[in-house]
Amino acid sequence: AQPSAPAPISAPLRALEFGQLNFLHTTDTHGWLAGHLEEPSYSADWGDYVSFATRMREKAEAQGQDLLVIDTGDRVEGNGLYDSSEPKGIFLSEILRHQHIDVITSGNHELYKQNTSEAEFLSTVPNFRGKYLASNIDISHPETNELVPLAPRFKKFTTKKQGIRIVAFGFLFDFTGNYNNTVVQPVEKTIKEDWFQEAIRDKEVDLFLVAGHVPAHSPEYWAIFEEIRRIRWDTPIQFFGGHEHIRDYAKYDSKAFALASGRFMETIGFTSIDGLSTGDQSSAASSPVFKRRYIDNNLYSFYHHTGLDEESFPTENGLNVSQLITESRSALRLDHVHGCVPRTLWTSRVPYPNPNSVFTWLQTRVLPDSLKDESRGEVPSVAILNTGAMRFDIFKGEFTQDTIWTISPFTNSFRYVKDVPYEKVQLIMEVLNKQPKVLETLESGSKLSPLPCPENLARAAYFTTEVVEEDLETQPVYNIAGSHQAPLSVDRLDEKILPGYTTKDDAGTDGDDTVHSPISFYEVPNCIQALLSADKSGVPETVDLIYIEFIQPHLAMAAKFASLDVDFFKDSEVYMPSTTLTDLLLAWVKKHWKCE
Ligand SMILES: O=c1ccn([C@@H]2O[C@H](COP(=O)(O)O)[C@@H](O)[C@H]2O)c(=O)[nH]1
Repeated sequence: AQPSAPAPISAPLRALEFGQLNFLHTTDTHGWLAGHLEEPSYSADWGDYVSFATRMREKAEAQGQDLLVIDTGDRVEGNGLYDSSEPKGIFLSEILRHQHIDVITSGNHELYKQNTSEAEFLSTVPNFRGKYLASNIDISHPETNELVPLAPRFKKFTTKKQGIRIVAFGFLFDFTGNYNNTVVQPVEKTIKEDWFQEAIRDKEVDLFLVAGHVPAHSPEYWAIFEEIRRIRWDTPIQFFGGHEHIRDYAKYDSKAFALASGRFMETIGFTSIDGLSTGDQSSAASSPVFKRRYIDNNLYSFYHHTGLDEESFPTENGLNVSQLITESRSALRLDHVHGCVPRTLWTSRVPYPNPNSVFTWLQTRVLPDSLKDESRGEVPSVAILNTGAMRFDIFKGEFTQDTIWTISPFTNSFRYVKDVPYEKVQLIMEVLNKQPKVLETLESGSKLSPLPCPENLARAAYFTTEVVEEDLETQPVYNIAGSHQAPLSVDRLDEKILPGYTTKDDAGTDGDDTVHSPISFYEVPNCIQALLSADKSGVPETVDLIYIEFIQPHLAMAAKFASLDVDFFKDSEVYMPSTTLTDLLLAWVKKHWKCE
């Protein structure tokens, strides 16, 4: 772990059940390879994970079993270790490559910008040659401009110990927000292509492995499942997914399951399968048995599951990677303090509006204090921001160079349209805050990206509907002061149960390795608005409508519903040139949250 990381807190743990074939899985790490430096539950770093994967492989192989390591994308954007360097990602790419990954795929974040996808093509794909799969992504070659596959479409391989024959694919969900140097072909179309049809007709296969940046429960995975089942009615299928930032497990049939392993290096997913046929030996079991666990990313869990300790657990490679992370953080000055946060602000752990909500803070303080374009003088305005623009909670204490990227990694700036009737703005807000279905599909047929953060959409079934009184005073219960002294060696069931993930999935409620008490999640709106007006006494007739540029296509659609005759693409102008939301936030923190 990183030198400043809090030690994990001992907790009751559920065991991992190994099988013939075992997997470790990460997804949506978004640059958090240093782990969480303020949360003991997730304080292990990528170096610890390198050691963990090695020790788990040694353990499996000593039992004659196999272990494979999977990553399903969105490795970039969301942490200083990625976003703070120039060019972005040069440190991260060097750290990432030290993990032995067997199958790796791209997420949507690898494709938002031209330089990100080109870095993927020129660095990550070669660093993981033979492992990186891109079943439905092409890229315009940076030198020849020719459209080529980002990586091989699929691969076939045989596991080392058991001789399990695997055909593996690497998909991305039907993403349409990519820059125009890449092409993401819809999954439903890709699976009709000859190469896919041939691959699933291969009779010498014991397992289909579908890795992808695709939600575990999704139409895309359902389509792949049905297509394979049309040809291979009982070959086991293991899916690995992501994108929704949640822990999830989906049962497609008794021989096909999908695991999603959360976000931001909070979770290492584990699955195992027993009862597979191996090579030409058919299995004695009538049906394979699939198991799953969501491991909290900390050393207490890692030691427990490997049966090792502080002395015997780390590998030389793992320690070197941790050291490389420390050096990279130091070169990027990620511990540099910009201000001191007076109290914790939450994205979804408190209801909105609330004094402890990030969105209330933005609405009442940051946007009114910061959005001012000198060229517009005292003209009243309304600013609209999508809640998905804020990615993480802000913990009480030091606000560092790392914090700014964890909360606001996107490089969007602001645009505005003059003289919009205030009542139309309110209608637009109503439309924007309706369920996503209203604004899902453009006339062109392409889909709009959701406005809230992905976990907010995916957790809809688990929202806390009645306000829990304690949440109004919520403090960061999992970064408890004094946790550094918590004993590591104890493993008793009467230990204090700490708040954390309590996942419900298709296999039940026993998936989390660590037994936690539940945390509340409250629904937040798709967008918030702030009225910026010198005259606080009444509502203005017309306003400048200022908005974060990410929501421009959504606004264009909403304007039609609100019968507002504005072409947002043609009639809008840049507001506060060269200023991003990240710049505004940082300037506000420096000015208002000075350390005593
Ligand atoms: O420029 C941007 C890009 C994305 N968002 C928000 O993020 C989600 C997508 O998040 P994933 O990590 O890919 O799941 C998108 O739906 C937006 O809510 C943004 O606000 N600005």
